[in-house]
Amino acid sequence: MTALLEVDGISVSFDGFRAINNLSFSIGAAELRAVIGPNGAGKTTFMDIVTGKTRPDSGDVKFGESSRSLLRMNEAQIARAGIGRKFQRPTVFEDQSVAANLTMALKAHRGPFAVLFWKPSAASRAQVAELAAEVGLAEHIHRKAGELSHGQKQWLEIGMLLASAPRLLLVDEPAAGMTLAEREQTTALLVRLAKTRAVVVVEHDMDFVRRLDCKVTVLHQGSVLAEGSLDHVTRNPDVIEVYLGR
Ligand SMILES: Nc1ncnc2c1ncn2[C@@H]1O[C@H](COP(=O)(O)OP(=O)(O)OP(=O)(O)O)[C@@H](O)[C@H]1O
Repeated sequence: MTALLEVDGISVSFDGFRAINNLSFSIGAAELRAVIGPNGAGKTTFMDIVTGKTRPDSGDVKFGESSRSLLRMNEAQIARAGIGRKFQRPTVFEDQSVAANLTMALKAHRGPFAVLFWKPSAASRAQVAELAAEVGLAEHIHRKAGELSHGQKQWLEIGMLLASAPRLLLVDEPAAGMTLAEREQTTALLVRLAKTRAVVVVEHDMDFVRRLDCKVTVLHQGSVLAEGSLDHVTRNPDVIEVYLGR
């Protein structure tokens, strides 16, 4: 499997505290990966580094076939290069319809001039319908985003991210606050999305991670403690000690 993202020996300290400590791992081009670890393990900092929000003190992060270093790019350039990030809380425009939210995301992807000269076309309407269908909101396309359930809002935001056709999607605790049925649909959505792109899910909920049925990377003190199937990592005595046995 060729790597799409390669994190190569990165470290970062905040006021002398090493939040990320010589962290290395890679993600394949069409792979679903769960990243777990106790509080303070470095999961958020890892995502901040990949998206350009935080600069590591050392190491490199390479992306794509040509192994471009993300460290020479700013946040906007990294997003344009194909990395999308879904934060924990949904940030959709509540007063706007599902279709309008998705349309805005498509416009934003096309850049400032597209926003100025945008005219709704049959092609863009078809694209919006396709995005809505992809995230399971086809029947809700004309509803206001504010009327959607928490889970549906999360899916809408994923749809908005998909408008910019990311090759890597970083998703922070998608299951938080969802009903069981929503969790099941979210699992199916993430599994489906990872067939054609890389999806990295940071998650605390072990039941949810089990349902994802994918390779798991366990972080601890800013490094990889264990990697493999959930069964494999949860049998690891180090993992049991630092994380699961607490
Ligand atoms: N900007 C910052 N300034 C100072 N310390 C920071 C900063 N960002 C993160 N840290 C520290 O770095 C460590 C790693 O934090 P991080 O948020 O990446 O962990 P996490 O695995 O995402 O934890 P959680 O599961 O609680 O979200 C923590 O000890 C945190 O307090």
